[in-house]
Amino acid sequence: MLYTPDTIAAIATAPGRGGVGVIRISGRHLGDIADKLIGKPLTPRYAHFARFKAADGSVVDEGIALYFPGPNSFTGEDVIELQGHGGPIVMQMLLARCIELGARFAEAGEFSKRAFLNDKMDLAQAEAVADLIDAQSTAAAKSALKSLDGAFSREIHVLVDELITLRMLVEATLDFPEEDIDFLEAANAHGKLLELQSQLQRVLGTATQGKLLREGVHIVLIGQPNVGKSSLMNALAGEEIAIVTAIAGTTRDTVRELIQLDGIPAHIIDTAGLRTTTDIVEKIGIERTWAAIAKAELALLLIDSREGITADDQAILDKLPPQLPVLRVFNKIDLTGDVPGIVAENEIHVSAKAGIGLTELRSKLLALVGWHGNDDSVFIARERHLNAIRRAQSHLVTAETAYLQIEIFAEELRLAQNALSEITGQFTSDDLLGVIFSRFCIGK
Ligand SMILES: Nc1nc2c(c(=O)[nH]1)N(C=O)[C@@H](CNc1ccc(C(=O)N[C@@H](CCC(=O)O)C(=O)O)cc1)CN2
Ligand SMILES: Nc1nc2c(ncn2[C@@H]2O[C@H](COP(=O)(O)OP(=O)(O)OP(=O)(O)O)[C@@H](O)[C@H]2O)c(=O)[nH]1
Repeated sequence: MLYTPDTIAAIATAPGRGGVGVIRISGRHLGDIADKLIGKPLTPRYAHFARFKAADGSVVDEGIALYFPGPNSFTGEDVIELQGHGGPIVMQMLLARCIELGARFAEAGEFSKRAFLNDKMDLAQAEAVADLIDAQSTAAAKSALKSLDGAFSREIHVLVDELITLRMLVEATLDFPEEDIDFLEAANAHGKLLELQSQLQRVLGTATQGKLLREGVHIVLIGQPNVGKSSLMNALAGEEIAIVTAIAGTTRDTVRELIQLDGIPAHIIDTAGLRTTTDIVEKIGIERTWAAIAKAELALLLIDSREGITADDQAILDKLPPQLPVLRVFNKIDLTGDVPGIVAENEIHVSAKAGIGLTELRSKLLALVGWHGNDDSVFIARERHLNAIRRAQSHLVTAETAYLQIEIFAEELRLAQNALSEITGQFTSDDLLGVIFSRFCIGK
């Protein structure tokens, strides 16, 4: 084992009151702690009813104790779990007793980090544990489970193996420079490179879907006062979140709501209507609207169907960031009798109040954010993973252009392999590991 750790302990269950609370302890030799805490040796993987003892022999709590000797445990080290009564004070007392017996407070993500360092799981799997806990929809949880089960890692392993095969071929030719090109041609190195590129593209596609499931999208509702932004927000959310009145300028601050679109967490942001105003509160609201626009991945510009796109709407459109996709939503068609649904590439007719055209709107939103539908094959992924795949892709592009300069070709293949290996953590710096695990919760 590369890693010689001290003993760590943490409350593994959520803070607050619960029927049962769990404390997890992980380290190398937990026999001593078990003796002092429970007063008897623990049979591996056996549920013991036990009284957890304080130093003076009094009882801190009673509960169930489990012992998983390393390496057959979650962390790969010896693990003891204490299942006590799930009150915050009892849990704190029990944890304090573990600390008194020589454990220290675990840092965020430290159990998972140890599982990674002890080869119980790779980095993508450890991240999937955190993503499973943080999942905001059933679809996100299911795809986190896929990654946890190794679906993503296996894809990466296949690609890395193929890269290694290609590298061996290319590096072999470095030893026989006279025959190099012919040799590579005969071995179809170029064809293999193209094949790798198309596989990378496919994995990037799936990972992009996984990132959408994990991180969701930010959709901002903008437009003139009184066009129905708050009504649309409420209609999408299925409840009255934002205040709706006939008074222009009702929404003065940004209002956020998390809704599900086919399992994609969508943060819908209702904003103050954009107009010139002297009202100081409304002015601040409008500034916040622009700040929300800057962070959004998609904007819905609401328009009153009776008026169509006005000069004021055009002025808003002109000020939007050029790369931001904008869907023009013509609202209040119950008053005009316009046909509901998509009318042009970036235009849709709805009535927020009457609930017309909303199904079409939801599908359109999903298409605009790049969601291809949940076919159960999507594994959870993060920006870190997409970034690694893109870097691997760009090394393969350089490799392809440098095909006849074999040293460069070989080097680019090596760099592509390293980039992919960052995903599973076979090639990852300690700093990066620190950043990744520190974002986990305590006790995980
Ligand atoms: N009580 C408890 N429940 C829990 C966890 C835990 O740590 N403790 N988990 C924490 O996330 C999750 C389950 N994950 C786990 C993963 C591996 C092992 C484990 O003991 N693995 C051994 C033995 C495997 C086997 O018997 O097949 C090993 O990998 O060698 C335990 C829990 C969810 N439920
Ligand atoms: N007939 C009809 N009325 C609507 C529709 N959508 C919204 N309204 C009405 O239009 C008025 C303004 O709606 P809001 O949702 O508050 O509009 P807003 O754009 O959020 O307004 P501000 O808060 O001023 O920015 C309310 O009286 C709504 O009931 C619709 O589809 N049809």
